[in-house]
Amino acid sequence: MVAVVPAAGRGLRLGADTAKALVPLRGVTLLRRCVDGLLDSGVVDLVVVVAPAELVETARAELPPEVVVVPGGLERSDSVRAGLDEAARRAPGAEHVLVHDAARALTPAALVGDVVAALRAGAVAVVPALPVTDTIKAVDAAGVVTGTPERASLRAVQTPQGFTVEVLRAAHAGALAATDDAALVERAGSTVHTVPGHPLAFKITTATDLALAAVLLEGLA
Ligand SMILES: Nc1ccn([C@@H]2O[C@H](COP(=O)(O)OP(=O)(O)OP(=O)(O)O)[C@@H](O)[C@H]2O)c(=O)n1
Ligand SMILES: C[C@](O)(CO)[C@H](O)COP(=O)(O)O
Repeated sequence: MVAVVPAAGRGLRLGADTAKALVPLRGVTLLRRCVDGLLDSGVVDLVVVVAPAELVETARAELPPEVVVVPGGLERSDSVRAGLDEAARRAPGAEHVLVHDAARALTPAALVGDVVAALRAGAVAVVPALPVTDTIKAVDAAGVVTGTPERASLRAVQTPQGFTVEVLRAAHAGALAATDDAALVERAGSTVHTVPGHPLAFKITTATDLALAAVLLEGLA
């Protein structure tokens, strides 16, 4: 199983002085934690990390030698495409691929196994998903509420997201930028299945998230 790790974002909402993937969390970078989670799952054979172009060597030095690091692009989908191209070169016969945000650094290895199991059971696209616990409002440009979607059918999706290589590459071919791979696959007409997500797979986006992750790690130790 091949995993592509988009890690080329700037982390503007976090506001650290380096790219978010290379920010340390209790002494270990988010990127290293994410890659260790994938390798610890026991179901991933090849990891392709997509890093900011000027930080490829820095990222490489952070990671086990068997992990491949390539430069990313301006948008997340550009980075995913760069990772998929490299994965195709390294593992031309691979049937499935995982895409996993470096920013989801505390993702339990068991969740990786759950996504892979769903792929092996025949799904062409799988996302971990959690029920939404807040009421969600739709608003207009002025911030005025225009509707309240019924919560029971809403899910917050996470990564790793799993796909057949064929379906994900076709969805990315010529697609507009999208932050979510599964959204591209949906638009291309394929069925996306869910498996239960995990609270620890949350995305570290803001300084509050990073502080929360540090506290959670202490609790888990
Ligand atoms: N051009 C990009 C943008 C994002 N990502 C990656 O996609 C994942 C999810 O993105 P997000 O958490 O939104 O990261 P950033 O784009 O870095 O955040 P921000 O929008 O705050 O700058 C991250 O692991 C990020 O490194 C990427 O590889 N290439
Ligand atoms: C792929 C993703 O992590 C699923 O939740 C998410 O769409 C990436 O988020 P971003 O913050 O919009 O880049």
